[in-house]
Amino acid sequence: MTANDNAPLTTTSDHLLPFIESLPDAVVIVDQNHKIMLANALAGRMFGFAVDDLKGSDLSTIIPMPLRNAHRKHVNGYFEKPVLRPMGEEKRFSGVRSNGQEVPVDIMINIIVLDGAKVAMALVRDVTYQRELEARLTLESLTDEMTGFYNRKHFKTQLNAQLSGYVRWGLPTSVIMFDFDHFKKINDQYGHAAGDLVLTTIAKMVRQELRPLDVGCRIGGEEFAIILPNANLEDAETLAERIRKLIEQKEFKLDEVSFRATATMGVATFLPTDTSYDSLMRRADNVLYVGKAAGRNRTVTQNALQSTDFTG
Ligand SMILES: Nc1nc2c(ncn2[C@@H]2O[C@H](COP(=O)(O)OP(=O)(O)OP(=O)(O)O)[C@@H](O)[C@H]2O)c(=O)[nH]1
Repeated sequence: MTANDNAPLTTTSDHLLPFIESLPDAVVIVDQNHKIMLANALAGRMFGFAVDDLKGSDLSTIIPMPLRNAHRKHVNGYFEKPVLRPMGEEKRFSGVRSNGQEVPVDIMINIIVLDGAKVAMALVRDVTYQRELEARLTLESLTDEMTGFYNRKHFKTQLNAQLSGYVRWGLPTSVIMFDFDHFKKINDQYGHAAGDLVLTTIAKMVRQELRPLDVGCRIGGEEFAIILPNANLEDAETLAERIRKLIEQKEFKLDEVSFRATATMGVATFLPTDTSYDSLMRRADNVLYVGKAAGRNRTVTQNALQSTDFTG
C-alpha cells in the first residue's frame, strides 16, 4: 500500500501534539529539507535531547555518522515515492544518542500534511532489548553451555561455508577432531563431576591455542572438533599434537584426588574431490578411530587412509 492510496492525514501541530505525546513510541516529524518540525517527549528521552533542541535541528543529528548520507538520499526518495513502511520489517536501523551511543530502532514512516506542508512522520521504537535477546538466543542455539564452545550444528554450518571458500578460491581448511580416551572410566572411577572438569578445563586450554578465525566446537559428549581456516594438513597436525600433549600433561584435581586424561586426534583437510563437508568429517572421524584402534593418545591424519578410502 502506498501513502498515496488514500489522502494523507491533514492536521495542525496543535492537534497532533497531544496525540503523539500519548503514543508509546518516539515520534519525529521531518520536513522535505530534513528539518525536525516536531518531536514528542519520548523522542527527546530516546535520543538524549531536550525536545526543544530537537525541534529545528537537522534529522542527521539523530542518525549515526556513517549512515547520514545514505539516510538523506533515502528521505529524499521517500518524499518522492512514499511507501508506507511498517515496523518490524527486515531492514535494521539505528539512531544515535546525544552522547554518541547508537540505539537500534524500528521505524514506521508515513506522509502527513502538517500545518499545510507535506512532512514525514516517523514512529521510532527502541528495540535494544529485542536485538540483545535475539543475539543471545542465536548464540545460545549455537553454543554448548558447559564449555562455551560451538555445538555440532554450528560446526556443520561453518564447515560448509569453508567448503565454499575452498571450492571457489582454493583456500585450505582443515579440521582436528578429538575424543577423550576411555572417558567412561574417568566417570566411573572419579565421578561424573571429574569428567565434567576434564571437558571444561580442556576446552579453556584449547581456546587459548586457537586463532581468532578458528572455530572450536563440542560435537558430542566427549568429542570435539576444531575448524582451522587457512590451515593445511601439516599445520593442523602440528596444532593437534600440541593440544594432545597439553591434555596428556595436565593433572586434574578434584576433592584431593588427582587424575589424568588423554585424547586421540584425527586430522583431515579438504580435497579437490570433496563435494560436501561430510567427506571431510568422515575422514577426520575415520582416522580418529584408526588412532583409537592403534592404542589411543595419538594424532592420525588422513594420510593414514588408503587413497581409495578418501571419500570416507
Ligand atoms: N562427565 C561427563 N561425561 C560425559 C559427558 N558426555 C559424555 N560423557 C561420557 O563419555 C563416555 C563416552 O564413552 P565411550 O563412548 O564408551 O568412549 P570412551 O569410554 O571414551 O572410550 P574410547 O572413546 O573408545 O576411548 C560415556 O560414559 C558418557 O557418559 C559429559 O558431559 N560429562
